[in-house]
Amino acid sequence: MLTPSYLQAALVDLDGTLVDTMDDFVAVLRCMLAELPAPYCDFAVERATVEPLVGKGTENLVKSLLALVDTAQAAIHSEAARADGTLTAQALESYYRHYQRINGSLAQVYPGVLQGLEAMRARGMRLACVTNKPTGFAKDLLAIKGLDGFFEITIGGDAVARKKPDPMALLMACEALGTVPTHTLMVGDSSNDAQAARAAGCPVLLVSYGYNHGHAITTVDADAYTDSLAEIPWDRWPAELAA
Ligand SMILES: O=C(O)COP(=O)(O)O
Ligand SMILES: [Mg+2]
Repeated sequence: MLTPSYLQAALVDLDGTLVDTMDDFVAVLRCMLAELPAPYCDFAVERATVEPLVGKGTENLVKSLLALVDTAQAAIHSEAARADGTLTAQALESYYRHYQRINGSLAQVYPGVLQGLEAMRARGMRLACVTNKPTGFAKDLLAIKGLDGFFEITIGGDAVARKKPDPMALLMACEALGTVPTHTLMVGDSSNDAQAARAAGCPVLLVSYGYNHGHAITTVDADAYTDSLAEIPWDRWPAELAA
């Protein structure tokens, strides 16, 4: 049986795991689209529009939304709009500018997060935040929400050559913490986190309340699932992980 003492550290994802940032994303993307020419400025963005697009970093989010507008246009007009490099660069500049301003103002720490982090700390686990969000925004958000004190290091999507689902950021965090991947738990909300953990050799726990590109979390291969970080099922880990 895997006992809590077996785990030396946890790498914790940010968006969809610690903080519900969806309303920040929606607000920022609305401001961004408003600054772009038609048809982009006329496109209505809702939570349901954005949820499947979050998790693979900022560039992917912005480009995916522009592509969504292009596809919607193609369905209406024979001559579809096409977001070119100039428009994408303009959109990204606008996105970063508005994110800096809005970051954290509409986001909410999920229930159970504080208790979960406190429990991990009480078990002597070292903690790192490993997110695809840009490092600066991630650090600011953790500080705004009073969570920064839990983490020894924060590694964002811009700190690595390849973001999650690549294992690079997780391996970098393990090295920084001085822990081995097999004794370092990845806690996340999406297939990116699970795939990165598997590739790094980390055990993985997934939360059910996050984004996961709009799919149910139990469709993703993981070692355990939980509805709350306050209820981490320490006693239900697969025995083979303790080998
Ligand atoms: O794509 C994002 O910015 C969110 O990334 P995260 O879920 O890895 O925190
Ligand atoms: Mg996430």
